[in-house]
Amino acid sequence: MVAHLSKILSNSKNVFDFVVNEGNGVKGLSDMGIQSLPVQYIQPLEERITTSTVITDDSIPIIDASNWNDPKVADQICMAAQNWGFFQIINHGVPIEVLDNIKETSHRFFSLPAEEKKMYSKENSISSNVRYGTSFTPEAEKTLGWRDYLSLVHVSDDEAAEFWPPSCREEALEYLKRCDTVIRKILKVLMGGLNVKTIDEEKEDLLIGSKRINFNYYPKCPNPELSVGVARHSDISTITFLLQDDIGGLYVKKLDSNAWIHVPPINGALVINIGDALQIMSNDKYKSVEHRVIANGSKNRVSVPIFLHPKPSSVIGPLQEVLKNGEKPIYKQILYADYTKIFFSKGHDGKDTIECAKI
Ligand SMILES: COc1cc(/C=C/C(=O)SCCNC(=O)CCNC(=O)[C@H](O)C(C)(C)COP(=O)(O)OP(=O)(O)OC[C@H]2O[C@@H](n3cnc4c(N)ncnc43)[C@H](O)[C@@H]2OP(=O)(O)O)ccc1O
Ligand SMILES: O=C(O)CCC(=O)C(=O)O
Ligand SMILES: [Fe+2]
Repeated sequence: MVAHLSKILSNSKNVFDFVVNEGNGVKGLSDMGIQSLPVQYIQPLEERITTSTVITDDSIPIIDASNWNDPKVADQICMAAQNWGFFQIINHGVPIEVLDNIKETSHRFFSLPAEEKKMYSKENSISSNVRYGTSFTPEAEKTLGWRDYLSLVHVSDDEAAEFWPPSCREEALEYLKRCDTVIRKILKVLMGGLNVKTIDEEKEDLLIGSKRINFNYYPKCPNPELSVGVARHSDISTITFLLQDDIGGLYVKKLDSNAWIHVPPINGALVINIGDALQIMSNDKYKSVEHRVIANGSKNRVSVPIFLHPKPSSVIGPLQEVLKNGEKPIYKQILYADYTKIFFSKGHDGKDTIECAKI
């Protein structure tokens, strides 16, 4: 094992082959007991998180949704979307056992042998809606991220039954179903804040026309302070509905500052954030905020985001309802498939993708 690890670490190509091409992921390195971070994972100084860039005297809002009929809940959600782009929601109605079950499912998938996980890699997967991989876009990135992932696009339950990995497909489908009600409630509230009274079929295609569930795995990392799990980015979704475990490591950028704030794990809570698509539709009223993840030095972390998106064939831009008071549009109309393509063709680079949609 030690000799094998030394051989892998002896040059850059061997590390890339082992982690990316052979499908071992960073979990493979971590499981072999790697003691120091390979050079490909060392972030430039300006990308590292330090005590001087993290503030501890502020936090993203925590919203109690016990009573959805209370107008204060809607107010808090809309204010959080405007001022933070992120919030945590508690008493949302998704039972704790459902949350625990999907975290367990994630651990189960990543515990599979590399040969089994590799069946779902970009090169081997028989469906483009199923992808196992590592980092974000390894071939395009200067520095790699300390994260492995399984990404599943939901087209239909039948398609999922055919192509999703058997070790997690039923659980993932069940989880998507159990989250649907709260996702719709949050979107209804957010639309209310933009003067959109009803979510008709056309709006539904714009807001939740496409769904993706990801399983992220951040194995214990030898030098977390030098690396990132997921680099600085904003999501391209309308909203993201994220479950994290109890390890911590998600940091959110405070609006109009260079300060980063930790999102503390709260048992039973879900983290909701606004993505670029909704920032564009709201003409900047709601904010899609940069965030990143730092892996842990002693524990394996999992997270399970559900990304809600416009249909790829949707054309997105500031909504009529937002502009009808004479407000000037900040963004042009753009085909969402084109927006997605730009995002997935490069490494994470903060909020750069949204710039291409500006007038
Ligand atoms: C943050 O907000 C998000 C995030 C997410 C998802 C987060 C994830 O981390 S999921 C994993 C993401 N990584 C990938 O999917 C890897 C994609 N890139 C690559 O594989 C390569 O490294 C590449 C060199 C960057 C591109 O390779 P290339 O051979 O040139 O092209 P293909 O990979 O064959 O792509 C063909 C085609 O599909 C488009 N495309 C690629 N990946 C995706 C994708 N994951 N989703 C949608 N479309 C994708 C690609 O642009 C090409 O388009 P064509 O029209 O030219 O065929 C989710 C949601 C959020 O809000
Ligand atoms: O793991 C997390 O907490 C967040 C992951 C994330 O930002 C993403 O997958 O887009
Ligand atoms: Fe994200």
